[in-house]
Amino acid sequence: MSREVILEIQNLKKHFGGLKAVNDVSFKLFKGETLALIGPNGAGKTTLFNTICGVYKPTGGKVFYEGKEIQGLKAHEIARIGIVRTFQIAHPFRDITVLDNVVLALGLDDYKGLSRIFKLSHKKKNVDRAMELLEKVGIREQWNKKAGELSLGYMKRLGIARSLALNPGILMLDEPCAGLSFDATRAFMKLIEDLQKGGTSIIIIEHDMHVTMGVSERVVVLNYGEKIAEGNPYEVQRNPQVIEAYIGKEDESA
Ligand SMILES: Nc1ncnc2c1ncn2[C@@H]1O[C@H](COP(=O)(O)OP(=O)(O)OP(=O)(O)O)[C@@H](O)[C@H]1O
Repeated sequence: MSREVILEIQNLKKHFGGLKAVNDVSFKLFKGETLALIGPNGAGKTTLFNTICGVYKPTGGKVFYEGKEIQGLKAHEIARIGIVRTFQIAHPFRDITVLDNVVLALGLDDYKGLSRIFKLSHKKKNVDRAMELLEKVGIREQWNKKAGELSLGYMKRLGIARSLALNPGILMLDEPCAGLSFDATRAFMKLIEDLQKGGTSIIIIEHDMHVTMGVSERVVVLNYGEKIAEGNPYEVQRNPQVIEAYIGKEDESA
């Protein structure tokens, strides 16, 4: 059975002057799949994320979301159509409650300009939905705490709840486990698995190989802006070009 493609990247390029930060990268993301983007430092992962999300205008190439060309759209337009990067709204408002942070994000879902965004609407429908999302990410009990009082792990969960409030077709996670303890990382991996079971399509950048290999179905490897490998985690880990790319980088920094 062929799987439905939700995102297709075709020969995407982002150059900064002479620096080819992303060069001719192509890959597909299937509906409900978790795809990891890995590569040594400076490989172009963040630039690729930013180019997909509309933070950067591509130098060339195409991005199709559900079959429609979206390259060149602005970041908020891309978020609105369903590609949500946690980082874009992950920084919660620290002085308001966890619940209010999610209620605010629910307001973003029917984006109608800035005046609407900052209007908290405690309609029962919104509160119920916000509580549901907090439950989903495992921080329901913290609903009445100020966001600024949360641990880093819980703060990241709040970021996911706020992203989910936008009903994303694709969730883009940029190093979600960075800075988390061993236990919090394990718990976060479980959360990603739960999202997968719920059918969320995910692209993840993560330096922790244990996380990458544990949660992703497929891996795309970048090096110097180019895709050097793509496959399941088992194949990619054993790919000589991938091993070389990582070892080569270690040598450079030695
Ligand atoms: N705004 C920018 N202007 C100029 N060069 C940039 C810009 N952003 C990134 N670069 C360069 O593009 C290349 C790719 O950087 P990028 O941050 O995308 O890599 P990365 O794989 O995310 O790295 P890391 O794992 O260290 O976060 C690097 O050489 C970087 O210095």
